[in-house]
Amino acid sequence: MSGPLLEAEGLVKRFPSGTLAVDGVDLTVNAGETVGLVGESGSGKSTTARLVLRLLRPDAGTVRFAGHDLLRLPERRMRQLRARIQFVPQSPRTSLNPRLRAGESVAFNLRAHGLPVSRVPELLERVGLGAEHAARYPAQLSGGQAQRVAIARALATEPDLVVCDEPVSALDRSVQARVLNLLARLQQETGVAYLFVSHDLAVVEHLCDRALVMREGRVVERGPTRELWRSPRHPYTRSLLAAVRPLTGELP
Ligand SMILES: Nc1ncnc2c1ncn2[C@@H]1O[C@H](COP(=O)(O)OP(=O)(O)OP(=O)(O)O)[C@@H](O)[C@H]1O
Repeated sequence: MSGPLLEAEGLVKRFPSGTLAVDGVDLTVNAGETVGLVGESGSGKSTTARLVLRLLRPDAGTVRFAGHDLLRLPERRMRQLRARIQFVPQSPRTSLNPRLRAGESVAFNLRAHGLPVSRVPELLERVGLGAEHAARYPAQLSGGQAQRVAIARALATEPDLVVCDEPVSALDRSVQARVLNLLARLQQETGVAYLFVSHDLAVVEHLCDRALVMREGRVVERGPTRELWRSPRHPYTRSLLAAVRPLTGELP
């Protein structure tokens, strides 16, 4: 495959309420890299993530994934491709089915893509969970454990890209660092790419190769994370950086 893994161009989304949530966003994610999408609440990050996942239809723009025009792909082909683009949402409490035990949630995704459910214990083990966790319902897990289940579920299909929408923002600061370490380790092991949505610049700095800064539906600045952080050009990026809260715990 040549070119980026994910390539979105000119994405526009206006909600029926009239809100122009995304206003001409271009973004690329290459195989194996982590791209951060940062900005304040309401800047259009989640909407952009949902557009590239084809959970929402844009009013304009294109999304290409692994050479496929995602927005024109028939539903049946899209279902197959979904194994290669997975999603880790913000709150594991609401994203995991409350009636499925942890192991069943992972099995559900394996089954949906015709993969053997015998892999469940190994997948849970890879995210640091044992047999005792597999039998628990989401309500019986800590926030960090539940997010690990959501990560195991996403990685079950051996995706090329995982879109993570604020995957640690609902967790305590010390638990955040452990989950970020886990995501970084899994990337080293599998070569998966992440599109990582976060309002938290400290988190993005530690995890992302490149970052895009969004404001009011537009990308106002983009570049390698280190450079952006060292010499932000846009006043908005500077103001976001001035408000950074340091992470605690051992980081990747
Ligand atoms: N389903 C929807 N219907 C109407 N407006 C929406 C919908 N989803 C998002 N919006 C609006 O679109 C804008 C962008 O929202 P979005 O959730 O993409 O921003 P965000 O940067 O991800 O913010 P947050 O971090 O708070 O989730 C906001 O003004 C929001 O109120």
